[in-house]
Amino acid sequence: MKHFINTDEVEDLVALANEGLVLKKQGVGKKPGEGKVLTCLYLNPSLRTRLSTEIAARKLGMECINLAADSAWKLETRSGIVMDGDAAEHLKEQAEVLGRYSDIIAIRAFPLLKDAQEDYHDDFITRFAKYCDIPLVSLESGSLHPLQGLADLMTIQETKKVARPKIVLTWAPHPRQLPQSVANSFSRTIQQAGFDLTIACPEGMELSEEYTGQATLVHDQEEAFEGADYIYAKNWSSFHDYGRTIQRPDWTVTQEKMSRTNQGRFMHCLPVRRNVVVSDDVLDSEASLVGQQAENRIYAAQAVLKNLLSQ
Ligand SMILES: NCCC[C@H](NC(=O)CCC(=O)O)C(=O)O
Ligand SMILES: NC(=O)OP(=O)(O)O
Repeated sequence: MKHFINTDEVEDLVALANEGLVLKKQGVGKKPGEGKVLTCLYLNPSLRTRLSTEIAARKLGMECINLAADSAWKLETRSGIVMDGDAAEHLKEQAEVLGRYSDIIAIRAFPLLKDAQEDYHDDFITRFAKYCDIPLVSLESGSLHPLQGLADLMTIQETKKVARPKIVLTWAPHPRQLPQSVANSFSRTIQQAGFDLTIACPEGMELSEEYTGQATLVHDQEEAFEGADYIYAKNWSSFHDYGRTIQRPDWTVTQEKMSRTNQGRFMHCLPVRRNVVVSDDVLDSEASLVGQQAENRIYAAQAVLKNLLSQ
């Protein structure tokens, strides 16, 4: 793989997840990143992504530089523009310079949630990739969060009790307008690895068909929970009425709903709004895998960086 922007670029995703799990058990060994630089550019806040990616890079022997976009020059991303406004630098120069300073660049750039075409096919990372010929890693783009998807796949591989568990991705309430990226990546990654997926959401909150693939779509959350081995909760804003949010407090994941599952495990990428997305008792129970998911972000990033370093 040249970049890690979309898990479709990965030839064997299950092998990459297994490589991450081996790194978790056995450590890195000889450091393949000695003398190499990873630059991470953050246009949005982060806790897990920033720390796990830096830890992964350091364990591989790399130097990791984190750059917050608001501490660099204000950037122009459009082509052919007369730059007589606030923006002092063009994406073209920024990409070239970061490319000359680094061996791998990683970028977090959330969608603006105004224009689906722009967020899904012409977002910041896609534009950046045009001007930069070194490997790029997405730390969450306009439409995907592939490192999260990979860590979530590793967490399911580590904990599953049956070969074909029932996996449910459920929409959950949230007070803000959020991207579809985590949900898109979970759906895509899980199905790419050969698992079946059920997606539960209120009517009108269906994800893009580009990412739902063969998933079974249901609008009755409690029906979806019946016999489930995994419940992955996430809020997302509407894809079809792009960026619209709805208030449905009856979709909070509760212990009562979890009791319909097959002693199902609870998953969320974090950060999570307690008693909005999921109730305290579920999050604080043995069923919760959220800490393990966050830990696996280190090994997902290690597997990805190691592969890109070997190109
Ligand atoms: N890193 C994974 C989640 C990032 C982002 N969540 C958020 O922005 C939550 C913010 C809040 O709860 O206010 C999202 O949904 O894509
Ligand atoms: N799960 C995740 O990406 O967390 P952060 O937003 O804190 O990086």
